[in-house]
Amino acid sequence: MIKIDNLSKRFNGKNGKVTALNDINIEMYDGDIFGIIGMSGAGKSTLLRCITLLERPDSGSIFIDGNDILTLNHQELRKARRKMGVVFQHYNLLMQETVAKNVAFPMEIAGMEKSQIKKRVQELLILVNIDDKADFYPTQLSGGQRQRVAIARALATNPEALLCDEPTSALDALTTKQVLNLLKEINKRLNTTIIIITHEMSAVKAICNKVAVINEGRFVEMGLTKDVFTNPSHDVTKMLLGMEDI
Ligand SMILES: Nc1ncnc2c1ncn2[C@@H]1O[C@H](COP(=O)(O)OP(=O)(O)OP(=O)(O)O)[C@@H](O)[C@H]1O
Repeated sequence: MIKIDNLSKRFNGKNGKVTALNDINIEMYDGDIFGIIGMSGAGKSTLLRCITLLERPDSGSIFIDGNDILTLNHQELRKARRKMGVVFQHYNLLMQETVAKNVAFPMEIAGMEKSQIKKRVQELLILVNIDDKADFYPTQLSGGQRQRVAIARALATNPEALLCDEPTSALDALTTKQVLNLLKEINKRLNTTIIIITHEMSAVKAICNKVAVINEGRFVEMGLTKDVFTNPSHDVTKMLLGMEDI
């Protein structure tokens, strides 16, 4: 379970301080597929970067299975990071390395044994249905195939949560559907909590059981996707759903 309490983050902008996150509170349970939606600049990426500890918040707590990851020392932090897999819009693969090597990479960093890595790479490539391309390089793959590799890599250390930043925004409609189906399948089979930041409402509708709407660094609406989407209460949600003009 991921629980965030009173999280705030400010940046030094050109014209003074920018509040990117303002007293964020949320609980995400094991097995949830949580969509985080909001207009451009609302704070979505900053939130994800704080959860993955790529960004240090100014205040607040992020509990993963009861432990506040913001209070961990360097070594504990490295371990905690392995509990979270991250999937990016542009895949972020090592272009000079094969598919198998890309997936093996986080396990090598974690110091796993070579034979174990080889076995796990094979399992993961089968899971994401790209085992026939183990020796290919990313440049030889389509966008959807690259994202499958990125998902396999993100799952390498058996994370409890998969955090996806616009995972399908660079893909066409059919490939988007396939990648979303894969994420849903992973969630079902491994009970991995999935957090998806997206501007694609159709993606949220397709796989997220819950959704939170962020605006100017604050959550303005949150709940079951079916409830929020059928009966949105905040103007921003209505705007995002195309019910109101911007
Ligand atoms: N490193 C930074 N320095 C200064 N300001 C920043 C920095 N990162 C983010 N911000 C500001 O924080 C606010 C939230 O940005 P963030 O990238 O989290 O929004 P977002 O919802 O992900 O937007 P988008 O959908 O356009 O990617 C914005 O006003 C942004 O300009």
